[in-house]
Amino acid sequence: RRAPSLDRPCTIAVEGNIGSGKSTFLRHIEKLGNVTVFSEPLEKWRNCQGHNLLDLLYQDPQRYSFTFQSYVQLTLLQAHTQKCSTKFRFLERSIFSARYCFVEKLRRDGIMASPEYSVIDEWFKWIKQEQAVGVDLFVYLRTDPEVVYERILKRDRAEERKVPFEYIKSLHEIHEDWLYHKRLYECPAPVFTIDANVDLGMIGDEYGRFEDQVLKKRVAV
Ligand SMILES: Cc1cc2cn([C@H]3C[C@H](O)[C@@H](CO)O3)c(=O)nc2[nH]1
Repeated sequence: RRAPSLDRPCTIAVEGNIGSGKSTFLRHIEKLGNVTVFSEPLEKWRNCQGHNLLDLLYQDPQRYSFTFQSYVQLTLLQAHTQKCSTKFRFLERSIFSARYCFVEKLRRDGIMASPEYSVIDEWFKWIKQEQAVGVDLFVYLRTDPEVVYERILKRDRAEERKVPFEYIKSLHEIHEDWLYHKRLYECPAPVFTIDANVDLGMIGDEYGRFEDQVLKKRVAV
């Protein structure tokens, strides 16, 4: 376990399906103080020089998934490399889930064309090699597709109204393969899994387990 060193804060990436409770988890963590939280830059994705790329993605995935994922990769690179003065830094998702979960899914379904996939992958490989995008721990908010699908419908984000259950289910499988079964691509850091199926109001003691076993220990280290 790498202790937080001065050159880069201890970086914890919170991963999970759409609607798995990442923002709720991060709001809870933020209350602890002395941590920096980088939430998903949704507002950037909704307004890139006036274009709502998230809406375009769901309106016409074939045409815009490369555009969207290419901008996601830039905005996450910005988050990973942004200066921060606290010992701990939490990211909502990471450049790794961008490539290994979302881009993977779009490629598998033939939504992203092969030449586009290759260009994104070449960017990803260079960034991983040349930039300080290291993650020291993944927190995997593990859920069932049915549970998160209900939450997505309830949350009712305009752009996500047309997301089919099938999409959520296969994103779930990819997260499982990558972070739980560890049989899809490299998993570049240890994974702390939280059962995020529980009602988000009740998830407190799951967070408590995380704080005891991770945050306190790291402070000790
Ligand atoms: C890293 C990464 C995050 C991310 C989010 N999304 C979508 C899923 C949700 O509908 C919305 C906010 O997470 O953006 C995506 O399509 N590709 C992504 N890649």
